[in-house]
This record gives sequence, structure tokens and C-alpha cells, in this order.
Amino acid sequence: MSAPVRERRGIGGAGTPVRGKGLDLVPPELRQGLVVTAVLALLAGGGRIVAPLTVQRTIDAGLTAHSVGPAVAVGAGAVVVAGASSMLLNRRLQERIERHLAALRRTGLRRVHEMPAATVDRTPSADLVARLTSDVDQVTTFLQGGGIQFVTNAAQLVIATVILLVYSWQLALPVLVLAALLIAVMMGMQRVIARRYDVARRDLSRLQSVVAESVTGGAVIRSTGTEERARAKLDDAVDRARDSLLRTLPPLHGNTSLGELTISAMTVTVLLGGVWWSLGGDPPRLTAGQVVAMVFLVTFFVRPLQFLVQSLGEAQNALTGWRRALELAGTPSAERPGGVRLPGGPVEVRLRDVSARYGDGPLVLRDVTVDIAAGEHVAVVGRTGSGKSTFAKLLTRRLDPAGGTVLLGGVPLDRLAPTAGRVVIVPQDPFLFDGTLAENVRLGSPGGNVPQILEELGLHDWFATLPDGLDTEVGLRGERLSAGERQLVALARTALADPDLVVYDEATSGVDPATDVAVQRALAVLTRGRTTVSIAHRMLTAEAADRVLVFDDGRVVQTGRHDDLVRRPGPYAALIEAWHR
Ligand SMILES: Nc1ncnc2c1ncn2[C@@H]1O[C@H](COP(=O)(O)OP(=O)(O)OP(=O)(O)O)[C@@H](O)[C@H]1O
Repeated sequence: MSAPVRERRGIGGAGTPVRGKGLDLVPPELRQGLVVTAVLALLAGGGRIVAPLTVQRTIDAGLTAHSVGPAVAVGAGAVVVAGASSMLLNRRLQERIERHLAALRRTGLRRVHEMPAATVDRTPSADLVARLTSDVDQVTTFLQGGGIQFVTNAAQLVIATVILLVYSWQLALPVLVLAALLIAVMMGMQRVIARRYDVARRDLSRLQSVVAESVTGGAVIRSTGTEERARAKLDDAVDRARDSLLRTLPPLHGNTSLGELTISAMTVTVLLGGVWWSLGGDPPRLTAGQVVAMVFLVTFFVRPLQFLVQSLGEAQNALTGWRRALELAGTPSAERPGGVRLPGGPVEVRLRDVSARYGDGPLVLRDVTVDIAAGEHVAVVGRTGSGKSTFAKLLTRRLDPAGGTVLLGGVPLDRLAPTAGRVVIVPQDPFLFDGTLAENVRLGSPGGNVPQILEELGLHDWFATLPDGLDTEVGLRGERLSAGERQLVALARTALADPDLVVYDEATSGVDPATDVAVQRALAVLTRGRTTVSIAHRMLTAEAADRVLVFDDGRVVQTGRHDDLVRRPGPYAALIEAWHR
């Protein structure tokens, strides 16, 4: 049995892709020059703390002109150093974090392209887009909203703690106990807020999907008169996103109130406790300058805590966004570097007792055993829902078999190296990029001769009728061409890429008779000398194939040449009769 691609982590699997602990969590862009960053943070944080120290010395020296002058000079010098270091640090961190985020977007996009096709198919595209855009933007928003200052503030907190302890550990102790309690409560809250933000971001990306669907499917909604249903779906998505965002507020507000209360308690403790403590001894245990300095230091101590308390929501939102982007960047690649390369030439296809299902759903293909010889053209036919597209997905690795083995060129799928360029699918509605017809045909073969391939496929007359010939702009997703014409472009693109196995999913509608003839002619040329599996919806296509596979309810129920099958009573004859009707 070919083992399905296992996803260990990332968006397709459980768990987080963030590897290791400690420094591994710090992106490489920040890990470089960490010592310089730490020195700048200490200078920026420590420089500000010099001010209360000079105030203390000046007060204790009796506030004489002799003591004030040097104190002002030292204080001013420290402020300049702190300011310059803080500026350098902020610029350095911002620049490095943005570099990291840009790398994250790039890796994320690469992962989308390398992801197992099955994962892409079952992940809403809006979710992938959100992970590469708005989720990453949350980090930048948080940094620009003051988050970047946090490093300086954290350094300041550490230095202030040490000096407070040196002045009076008895006074510093209640402050530290209050801070520890606050941090413990905040960490508990943070977990709750994180969970709620996670739900909120998922609901927001679902909202994006619903909006995108309503906009792109606008014409269908209008023509089918289903505006009410579309609106109800949108309302539901809007309500869910709003409710989940609102659910993040109670713990945030509770956290802010508790934080403000604790911080006020710290200041009062030091001020009142300091006066009482200093007066309580003979001689006084603390000088007046030390009490004033301690009040200043507590302010420096609580500032980072205050920031943490007030911006916990944005910090959590940014962290959630960052984690979602990291998850995408950590999604395992479907590419197996050590995989076996497909043997050259037309590909032989073999399926042995293959079954397939979507997710945890029922089996939609059962006991499929099929041999397709190298170079053979097989048409797959059957009623709607009989499993034709699922069969095509197995061959192009958009779905892993639930059981049995699929072999291409004698190699089980799970041992194959990437087959890009060798195995190509021509979908029902091919994706065209905004650009010219020639650019779209040349997509996978940059040096390819477009006029020649169109000539070979018998499409010269068709493109000659287009206003700008090969330079015709096809528009976004090829909207300026008809569905049939988009398939012609895809057939030409495939022929130019010269694959060894073509899986052709015939368009079911939107093809006028003239284009249909052009498609059939191009297909006949394309299938020459290469293995082709056509999901056929037209008798002409089935007739042109070397052999027909008839699917019914997930099984192959008939196989043979069109001419033989059509004369025998059975599912194929019934299907042909239905097509005629
Ligand atoms: N992405 C999916 N998730 C869950 N079930 C699916 C999915 N795609 C197809 N199915 C189910 O699998 C079964 C086979 O579908 P499949 O698309 O292979 O049929 P088909 O013969 O290609 O139909 P059609 O001619 O309408 O394209 C159907 O019951 C269908 O509902």
C-alpha cells in the first residue's frame, strides 16, 4: 500500500512548526549580533536610570550649587546616551524583524507551492492568503504601536530591580511580590486571550473567504436569485467574527484593571513604606534622596509592566498572527529530495486495489485495479459523482490513496521524486495569468516556440482571429477568453511543456461547436506519443481514445474499446444513449 504523505506539523497537521526551544524560537535575523542588541538595550535602559541616581546624590549632598552642576551634566550625558542607544536599537530591531517577516512571507509562499496538493485542496485559499498578509501585518502594527520599545523597557526593568534591591531589599520585596503576582495572573489571562484570538483570527479568515466567494460568485448569485441566502451566509460570518472578537475583550479589560491596581499599589507601597522605613530608624534607614530615587525607580519598574498590561491584546494578536505565518512556513514540503525519478518516455500507469476517500468521509473509490500502457489514450466515463475526478486526482497526487498502490512508470507514488513537467493536468477551467496569450502558453517552457506549437496543434486559424494574435491580453484569470478558449490555451501550454502523462479533464460546458472541434483536434495531436487519461463528457472524446474505462459508484464496471462497448448492453451503452438524447 502506498503510504499517504504524512504531515507532521504545519497547517495541514497538528501542532506548531516552531522547532526546538529557547534560542530556536528567536528568528535567525534577530539571533545575529545578539550581543550588540543586548548592549544597546542595557545602555538605553540604564541611561534613563542614571537620572534618579543623580537626583538622589544631589538631594543627599544638600542641594548645593557645587553638587547640582556635575549631577545635571552626568544626568544630561546619560539621557543623550540612552536616547541615542534607544534610537539605534529600535531601528536595528525594526529592520531585522521586518527582514524576518519578509522572509516568512517568501517561505510561506514557497511552502504553498510545495505543499501536498491534497493539503492545498482542503485549505481555504483565503486562509493561506491571510497567513501571508494580514496575519503578518499584525506583527508590524504591534511593533509600530510601541511594541519595539519593549526590549528597552525590559532592560530598564531588570536594572531598576537590581538598584531597588541594593537601596532596600525590604522595600523592594513587596514590589517584587506584587509584580510576580501580576505576571502570574497575566500569564493565565494570556492563555485565555490567546485561545480567543486564535478563534477570532480563524473566524476572520472565514469571513474573508465568504466575502471573496460572494464577490467572485456575484453573477451566479444574481442570476439564480439567491441573494438572500448569500447575505445570510455573510451575516453569519460577520456575526461570528464580531462575537469572537468581542469575546477577547472581557479578559483584556479584567487584565487592564488588575494591572492598574497592582501598579498603583506598588507606587504607594514604596512611597509610604519608604517614608515610614526611613523615619523608623535612628539614624534614618534611608536618606531623603534614596526615598525620592526609589519612587522614581518604581516608575521605571512599572512602565514596562504597564505597557505589557495595556498592550497584552495587541501583543497576543501579533503573536497569534506570527504563529499562523510560522505554521505555514513550517508546513512540510511534498517534495521528496531522495525520491525515484520517473523513467523517461511515456509513463505506464498501474493501480492495484486502490481505494480513496476525502477526509474521514466514506470511500468514493473502491477496489480499482487498472493498467494503462505507456502511450495509451484512455477515456474515463461515468455518471456524475461516479469517481472520475477522484481517479484523476490520484494520478496527479492531489489525493493520497486510502488503500492499495498507485504506480507511475513502475514506481509507487510515495517513492517518486517531483513529477512537475512530466505529469500534467489540463483542468476543466484552466487558470490563466494576467498577461498575453503567448506568455500563458509559454508558462512552463520559457524558451518554447509558441507559434510552432499552435501550428502543430492546428490552432493557427483560431489565434489568427484574435485581435492581437499572440499578443492578445487574456485578462485576470483569462476572463477575456471563453471557457473553451482557455482550454485551448491550456492544451497548447501542455503540448509545449511536452509531458509524458497528460490528465485531461474535459470542460462540461461553455464550449461552442467550433471551439469543440479545435479542442478535439488539438487533443488528438497532444495525445500522440504520450500516455493520456481523459475525463470524457463527450462521446467524441471517448470515441477517439484507445480504450474506455466506465466508472459507476466508485468502481470500474466496464473496460474496452468504444466500438465494442457501444454494441454491448451495459452501463456504457446506456451512457451513450443518454448522451445522444
Ligand atoms: N473535495 C471533496 N470532498 C468530499 N467529497 C468529495 C470531494 N470531491 C468529490 N467528492 C465526492 O466523491 C465522489 C466522487 O466524486 P468525483 O468528483 O470523483 O465524481 P465525478 O465522476 O468526477 O463527477 P463529475 O462528473 O460530476 O465531475 C462523489 O460522491 C463526491 O461527492
